[in-house]
Amino acid sequence: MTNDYTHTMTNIVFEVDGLPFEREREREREREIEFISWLAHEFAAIAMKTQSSIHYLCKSSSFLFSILLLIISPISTAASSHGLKNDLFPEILRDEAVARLYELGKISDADGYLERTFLSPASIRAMNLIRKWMEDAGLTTWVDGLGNVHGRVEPPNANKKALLIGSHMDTVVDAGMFDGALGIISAISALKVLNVTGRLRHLKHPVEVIAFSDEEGVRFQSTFLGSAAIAGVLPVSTLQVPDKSGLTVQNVLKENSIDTTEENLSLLKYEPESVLGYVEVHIEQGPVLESVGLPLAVVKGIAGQTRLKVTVRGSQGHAGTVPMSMRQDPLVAAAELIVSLETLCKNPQDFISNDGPDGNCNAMSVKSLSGSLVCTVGEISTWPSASNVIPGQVVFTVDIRTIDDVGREAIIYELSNQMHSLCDRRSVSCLMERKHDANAVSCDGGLNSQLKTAAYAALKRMTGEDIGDVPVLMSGAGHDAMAMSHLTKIGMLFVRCRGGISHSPEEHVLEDDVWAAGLAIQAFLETNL
Ligand SMILES: NC(=O)NC(NC(N)=O)C(=O)[O-]
Ligand SMILES: [Mn+2]
Ligand SMILES: [Mn+2]
Repeated sequence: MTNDYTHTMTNIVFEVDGLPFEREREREREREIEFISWLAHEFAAIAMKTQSSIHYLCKSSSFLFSILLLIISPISTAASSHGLKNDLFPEILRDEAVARLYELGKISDADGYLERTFLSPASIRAMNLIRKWMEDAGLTTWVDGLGNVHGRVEPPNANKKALLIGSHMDTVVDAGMFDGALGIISAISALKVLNVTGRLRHLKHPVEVIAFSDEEGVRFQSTFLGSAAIAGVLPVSTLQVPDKSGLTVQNVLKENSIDTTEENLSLLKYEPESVLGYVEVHIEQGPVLESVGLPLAVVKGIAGQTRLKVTVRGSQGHAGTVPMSMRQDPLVAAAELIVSLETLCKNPQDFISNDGPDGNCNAMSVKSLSGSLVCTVGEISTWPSASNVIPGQVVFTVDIRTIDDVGREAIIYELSNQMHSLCDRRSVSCLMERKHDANAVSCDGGLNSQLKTAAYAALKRMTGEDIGDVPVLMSGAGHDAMAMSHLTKIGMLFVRCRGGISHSPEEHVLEDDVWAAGLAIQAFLETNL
């Protein structure tokens, strides 16, 4: 029985269920035993191999050797009775993967919180580390013209169509360490397991892990820079988009010895016939998996999104001498507009008619809007930003998401109408610019059923029992998979995260869920053997 949770789009924070965290403490105890047992096995192996030289070196070695075995054997018996599941590779898919998540999570441009934006100094350090991990897994690596890090295995006699697996290495500001990173690290770890077990070269298709350079769009506000370039849908004009310091995308690439131009940008595009499909592992960034007590889900589709930049200009003046009735205050106008945006997005049905003029919506769109529309003002800045000056200008961002693209356009149309009438009434000028648009996308049913089967298999191997379900969820968060859907079919695997919290240092994934994600990707890759 498959439960369909696609109606769920909101991030209600659920009380954290203590049970999984109890299991984490149990795992801590198990890991101690595993470590002692590993140590014991290592001692035993060394002792066996060097028994003769031990014998020679310290005459009474048999006495010493038997003391050693007396110490080792009960520990190793206890450990093996603990059912050490060596064929589940916890050392690689859990312990090393978790250690790498923490290591990468410390690479930041900021002191005290995690921030890693497009080709920043921290991003360069992260790129080098990810490349090292890819090579440790037996992959051939390179960095492309948009700063994406690639790791590829080209098995002999393999089919030409490659399976792409990826996620992003950039972060938001004050980010969690799992958003993006988990998808990169679990893919590398799964390939490392195939490598250490000698199966990497027997894959039927080439497999390429891609760590994308910019999914969050924090530095340039346009997102999916890396994945859109590979999918061949990055407008060349993006190279000239400036960041807050005035540096363009092209300048930043050039600063890092990457010479990407309008002329050679198209060389980054992959040909559809060279790609089998794209798969992404990502934290859910929502509360559903935790609320149903399951670690993994597949993704049915990803909500569409638009990012706007709104500039409101008024009459800058002295806070002490301009009468209230004579002010043209852009900050108060912006505040009223932001509250109107919230009212519109909480009750779209009150504003969007089924048969309106341009931007009209059918009843389906209005219904889907009410269930999935979310709007956010995440950034606001004023000029000159002094306490005794009536601002001259205010700039703020608007992030609008819904599963219905027609509905999203209708909301933008309504917001624009409201903005212009409000600004006329307040005698301020308003400008709305579109910085980013991505239509809603559906994941491929075939890829998703393979991911679902792999997730079942992984969880059954981990727990030894049939788990209840691998749910099907909609994603309110955007992903590089949206851009990659222009190139090939896409599939996504979601991993439970504590409280559904993301874009926050409180973001957390259980170690066993990291392990489950790696095992699921390994099982998925093994269908390609
Ligand atoms: N997985 C994400 O956090 N993606 C974020 N980035 C984009 N581009 O959607 C977002 O804001 O949802
Ligand atoms: Mn994110
Ligand atoms: Mn993400």
